[in-house]
Amino acid sequence: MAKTRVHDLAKEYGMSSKEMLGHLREMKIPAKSASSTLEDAYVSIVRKKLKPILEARAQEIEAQKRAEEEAKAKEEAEAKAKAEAERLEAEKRREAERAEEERKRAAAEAARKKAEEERAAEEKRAAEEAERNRVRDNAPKSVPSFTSLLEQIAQQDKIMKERAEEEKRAKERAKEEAREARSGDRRSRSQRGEGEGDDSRHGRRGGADRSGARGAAEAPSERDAAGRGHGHGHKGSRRSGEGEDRYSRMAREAEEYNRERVLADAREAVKEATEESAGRRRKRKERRKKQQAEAAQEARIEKAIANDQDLSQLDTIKVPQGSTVAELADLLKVPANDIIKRLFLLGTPLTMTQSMSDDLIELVADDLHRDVKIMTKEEENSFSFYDDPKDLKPRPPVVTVMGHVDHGKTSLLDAIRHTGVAEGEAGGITQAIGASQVKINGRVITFIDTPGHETFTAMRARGAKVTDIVILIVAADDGVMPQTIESINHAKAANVPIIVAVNKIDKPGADPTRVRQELTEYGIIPEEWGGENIFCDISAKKHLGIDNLLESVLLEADVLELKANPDTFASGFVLEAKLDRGRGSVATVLVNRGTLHVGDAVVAGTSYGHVRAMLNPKGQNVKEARPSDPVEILGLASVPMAGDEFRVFTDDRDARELAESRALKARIEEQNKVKHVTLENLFATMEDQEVKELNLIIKADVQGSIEALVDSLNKMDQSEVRINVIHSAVGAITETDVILADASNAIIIGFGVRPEAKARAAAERDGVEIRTYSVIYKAIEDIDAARIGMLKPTEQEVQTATIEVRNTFKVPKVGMAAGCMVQEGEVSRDDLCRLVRDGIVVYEGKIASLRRYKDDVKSVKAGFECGIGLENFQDIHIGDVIESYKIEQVARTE
Ligand SMILES: Nc1nc2c(ncn2[C@@H]2O[C@H](COP(=O)(O)OP(=O)(O)OP(=O)(O)O)[C@@H](O)[C@H]2O)c(=O)[nH]1
Repeated sequence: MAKTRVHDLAKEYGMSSKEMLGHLREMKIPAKSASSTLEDAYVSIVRKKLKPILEARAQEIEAQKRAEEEAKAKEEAEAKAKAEAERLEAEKRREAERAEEERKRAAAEAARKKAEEERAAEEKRAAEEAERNRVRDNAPKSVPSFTSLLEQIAQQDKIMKERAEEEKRAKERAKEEAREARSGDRRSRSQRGEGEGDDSRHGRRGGADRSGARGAAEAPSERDAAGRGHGHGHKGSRRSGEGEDRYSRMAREAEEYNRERVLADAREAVKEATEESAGRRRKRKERRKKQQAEAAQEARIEKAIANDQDLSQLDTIKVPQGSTVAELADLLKVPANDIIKRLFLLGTPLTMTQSMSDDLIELVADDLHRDVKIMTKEEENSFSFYDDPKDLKPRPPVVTVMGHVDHGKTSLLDAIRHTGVAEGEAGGITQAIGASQVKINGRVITFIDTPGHETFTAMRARGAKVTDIVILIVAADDGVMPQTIESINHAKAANVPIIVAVNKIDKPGADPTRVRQELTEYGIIPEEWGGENIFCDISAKKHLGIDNLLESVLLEADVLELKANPDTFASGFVLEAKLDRGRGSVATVLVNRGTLHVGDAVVAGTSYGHVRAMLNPKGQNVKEARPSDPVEILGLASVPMAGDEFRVFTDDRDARELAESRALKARIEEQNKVKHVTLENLFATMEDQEVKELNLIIKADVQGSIEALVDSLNKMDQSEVRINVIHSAVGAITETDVILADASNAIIIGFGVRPEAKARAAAERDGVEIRTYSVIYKAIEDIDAARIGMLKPTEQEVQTATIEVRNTFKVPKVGMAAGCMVQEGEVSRDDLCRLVRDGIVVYEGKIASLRRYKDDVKSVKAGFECGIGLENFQDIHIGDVIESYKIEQVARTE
């Protein structure tokens, strides 16, 4: 039976290992440390002795929990009340502010009206004043209003009338005088001489008089002219007076007209300013916003051009998969309520913090007329570049070999690596890095050396599109097998053309035509049969048809017109990465754009560094790598993951910032994941008590081992024990791993790696188990064993003794006791029992006391007499049979 460790027992009792060790010392049970194992017998002693402690602690915990709950409820109620009060207060404040604003607005309006009235009154007053002045001076420069004009005309009229009146009187006086003159001759002659002189004077005057008379006859028009002529008519001659009137009238009219127009314009402007100032402010704001957006867009375009990004995607908003309502609102720059409303209308009401499905994100964005692209985690970390078509140059094709197990993938890659290599050299060829290159007819082909659709699909799932052409290898003696079909599906899903290599044609049972026939069922039809797929018959073992296959690859590549821009900074994908004891982080990368140089600042996933050295597939040091070249790079500070995209940065700071922000994001996600798993566990445990969890942390030397292990784990039966890989990474086991394991009750599996000294100490301290392996199957075997060990044990009743009741007697303080004979087996004081009377069970429970004579004993064997008392049961009869038994837990083997 499995031994129990001190820390497990401590954990079971909710105490620290130290505390448990203290109890063990008290009980004189030998145990040195938290990881010491205890015999079952000791464990049962501990359980017995600690029972009251445990019960007390349980009560304590219960009480504490209750108190905490009460406190929490109280706190919540208080917080609620406080929030409500604050809300009311805020409401009140807002109300008061609104009222104050309203009051201010009304006051401002009143003030404005008053000012306007005052201004109007002032204007009126000023006009009247001006009019009065003009009338007083009788030489006004302008006539401000029609009323004053009428008044003026009336006044002029009056003046003219008075003047006409006076002239009339003067004429009559003159006539009188003439009459008087005609009456005396002498006086009349002498008076004529004077009269002539006078006449010459009067002649002018007479002229004036005549015109004055005519003026009187033409009074209305002259009056009019005089009136409008600002009363200048009385000065100088009548003609010049008339001229002055017309010009001044014209000037006045022009002045008046201009004044009116200026006033009207001003009034219009004031009106517009008061009525539409808000609108204009809005317009101005909008204009400013538009300008800002344009400037931002320009900056983005400039940055995109500097980084060779694809400009066509600039307007698309990138939304991480699983974004919450609040996050989406933030990205789309709309109020979250807008989204919540739309979701409600779509019949899927969500809260701010709930995450949205891809469909929902797209629906909502569409509704808001926004263009979004949902980014998977991998895509988020990827870059999109733009290349001018004129910069593109042909590049070698990148090929992956796929096929069913044992159909010859490895043999084919081997055969290909030996192509074009001189006989003597052949044996010396080693696979230096995770990819190889061959030259045929002066052209290069790149092969990815980790064959199989698993790698292909894993890379593709991470967004790494590295393969241009797939070679599907099918053994001619075996035909289409399950993994052949899987490979076809994966290649088709990735939209990569397939060339079929029919292998093992050297074998006697080989039937290449049958392979062609079978493949037609899956849409793979030979060119010679009118289809699109090239078929090549080969023997990987005998190196037959390999050149032809490679030439076909080049032919297919020509059709694909594979091109890339080599004259820019490099980017591509990580094919494989590992931690090398001597060289540190080593990553095999495939350049798919630009040229990678030694010394370049590179970011790959969350790793960052300068390329210290580069090795080509032959293991030679190189200074640069061009599109479709695979190289091993040294110099990254940490180990990236297979499938990570890498790129070179011209600015070192940019590179470091990106790597750091990605690492931070990854750490946050990791933490959330752990929390998530724990919550899920809790939920699952609550919902279904049958489910148990086995949490694992996997650390390995290469990513491939992690994937293989996880793959095998996924294939295990997890219906009763769920296996959670809560964290996996390439690298040594660190203290952080131990802390994580402790927090999540996990076991650490190291594959090809060892724990650091600090990690070992932490594991010892916290009782975390670290298991290290060098072969995968051993790790899988152990995990499987742990899984079975964790299965809920089956309970089994094991009968310990059959006892006959021969007598009954009363014992003080105990009650009714039975004088018995043990007939079979051995009864223990701890056993459970049932009392059987005439074949019927009348009692089932515990033994309360077991005695021989007057002594309490632990057990009594068959053939001996004993006294037995039953817990809470007195009705014992002579002839009853007591069956004692134990419940044993039996570990399942499956
Ligand atoms: N006769 C003959 N045998 C071959 C040929 N190609 C491969 N084999 C043999 O087939 C077996 C499997 O070949 P591998 O190259 O290991 O096949 P694989 O597809 O890589 O196998 P896995 O890595 O297990 O998926 C080996 O024993 C090879 O020697 C061939 O052209 N002719």
